Amino acid sequence: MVIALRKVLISDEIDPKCVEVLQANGIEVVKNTKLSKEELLAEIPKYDGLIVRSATKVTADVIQAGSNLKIIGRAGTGVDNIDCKAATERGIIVMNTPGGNTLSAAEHTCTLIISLTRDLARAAQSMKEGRWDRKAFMGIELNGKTLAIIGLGRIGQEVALRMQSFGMTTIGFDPIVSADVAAEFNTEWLPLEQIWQRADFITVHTPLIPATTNLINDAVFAKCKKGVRVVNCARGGIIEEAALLRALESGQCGGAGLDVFCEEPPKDQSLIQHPKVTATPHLGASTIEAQSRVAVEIAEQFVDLMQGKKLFGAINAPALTNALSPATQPWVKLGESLGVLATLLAPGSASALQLQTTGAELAQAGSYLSAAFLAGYLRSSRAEGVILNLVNAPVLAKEAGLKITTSNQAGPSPSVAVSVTSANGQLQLVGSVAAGVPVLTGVQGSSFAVPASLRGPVLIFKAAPSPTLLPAVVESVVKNGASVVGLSVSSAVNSAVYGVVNLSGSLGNGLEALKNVVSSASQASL
Ligand SMILES: NC(=O)c1ccc[n+]([C@@H]2O[C@H](COP(=O)([O-])OP(=O)(O)OC[C@H]3O[C@@H](n4cnc5c(N)ncnc54)[C@H](O)[C@@H]3O)[C@@H](O)[C@H]2O)c1
Ligand SMILES: O=C(O)[C@H](O)COP(=O)(O)O
Repeated sequence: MVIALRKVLISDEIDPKCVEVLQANGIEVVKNTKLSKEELLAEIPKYDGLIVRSATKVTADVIQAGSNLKIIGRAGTGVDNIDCKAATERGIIVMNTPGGNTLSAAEHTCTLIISLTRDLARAAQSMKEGRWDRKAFMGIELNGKTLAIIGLGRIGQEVALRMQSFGMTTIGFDPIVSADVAAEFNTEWLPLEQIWQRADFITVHTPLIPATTNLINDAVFAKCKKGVRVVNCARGGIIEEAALLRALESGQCGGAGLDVFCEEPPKDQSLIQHPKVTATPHLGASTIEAQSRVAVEIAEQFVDLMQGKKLFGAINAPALTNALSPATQPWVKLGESLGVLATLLAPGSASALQLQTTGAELAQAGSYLSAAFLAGYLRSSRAEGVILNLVNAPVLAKEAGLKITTSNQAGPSPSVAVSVTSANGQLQLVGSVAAGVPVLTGVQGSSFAVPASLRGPVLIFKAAPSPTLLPAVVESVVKNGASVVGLSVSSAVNSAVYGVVNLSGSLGNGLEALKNVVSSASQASL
């Protein structure tokens, strides 16, 4: 899958280094951070790539309108402003810059935790208003307090390490990070139910997904120590805003540091105006260092992908990870061609699909070869305007109820065998790559002495072996205005041979005429 990126739109405020890196690599860049939704919909068809932060909402209609879009880049971490499902179904890669703003977000979280202990924002404001009110601002120490960290990923870990230097005990929960890993950064892993009653402070560092939406709600606040302080520097809605307001009003929550909101900018000011809330306008990643890093990283990730060097930061293209090098391209093409041939030779719905690679060279190729096979296999049934590729084929196959199993076996020369089981029986195809060209080496146990090139327009037929077969096929093809560029015939199996004719163009109606000399024939453009 070659990603040609000619023109990229940047629709959010991003460090100028992003533009510099893209332009230095021959990509035309338009930066326009003032587009309305309607303007974005009208503009987007002109672009191969889109780069955003959190302000642009890349909704399904934007993705649908982006008829040339191949990649959406998020200069930052959270991709909740991008409809990743819609992008995946359209075969569009979504990538972020994981880690580029981790330290800034962690530092901002620590700033909010610390500021809550001394009511820093209000104390500073009181001074600006000319007051000297020492009694109103009695604080607490962090030393000896327990910080609960929900989400022990990149930011959660950095927060733990920093807050331990204030003498805090860190406990936390994460469904993926194990207790052993948490212990490596001196954090006690606990199930959520055991966390709430131990925490003096709670900070959340998860993505906003169904499992984390309203994770901290009325029921959770009720289980916490009275006066627990909470920080949300992740995504609005992980701490339920209405429940937080109730807990602040009742005193169950002693203070909240909020950098993110369900609606940004928030129309409802009740939390922001609450005296126990310190709020910032989504500033976690807003440092010179973080912005410079994410801008350069997203641009370099685009360029690396375009140049076929590597794929980093993609969140929806697992099959692409090993498929970028020029050496793998003919194998990807082979997988796709085998998929197209499979639908021609075994039409109808398949109950099982298997793909087996042979040879150590292809040991890691199962995921991209199966995705490529599915892209070919689904080609005839795709919706109008959808181009199948390694990003969307596995997802669309799953949605269609198609499962493919992959395996690898030892063998001296690399090859790919696919088998399609359907109500009509089983079809087996074997292919390989010769001199950089995908070739068919066998069908149904027969083999081609001269492997058949799978490139361009091809005719594939099945016939009873006979000395007059090939002249009759060639005559029929030529009579119908096409010329024969190559011809390979397999050994006989069960009284049948398979043939592949490489054509100079389409056979058109000639296919029907050919069926007088063979038992079945189909054509495809590979
Ligand atoms: N305020 C900002 O400006 C700012 C800046 C950067 C990142 N963020 C946000 O911070 C969050 C964390 O970023 P990160 O880089 O640490 O991500 P990360 O992927 O490294 O870590 C997230 C962790 O959350 C865990 N998780 C998922 N579901 C969970 C659940 N139900 N309960 C507990 N943990 C769960 C994951 O297993 C993962 O370890 C993201 O939402 C990101 O968008 C905000
Ligand atoms: O997820 C992120 O990276 C942060 O929320 C930063 O968002 P921003 O790029 O809009 O500042």
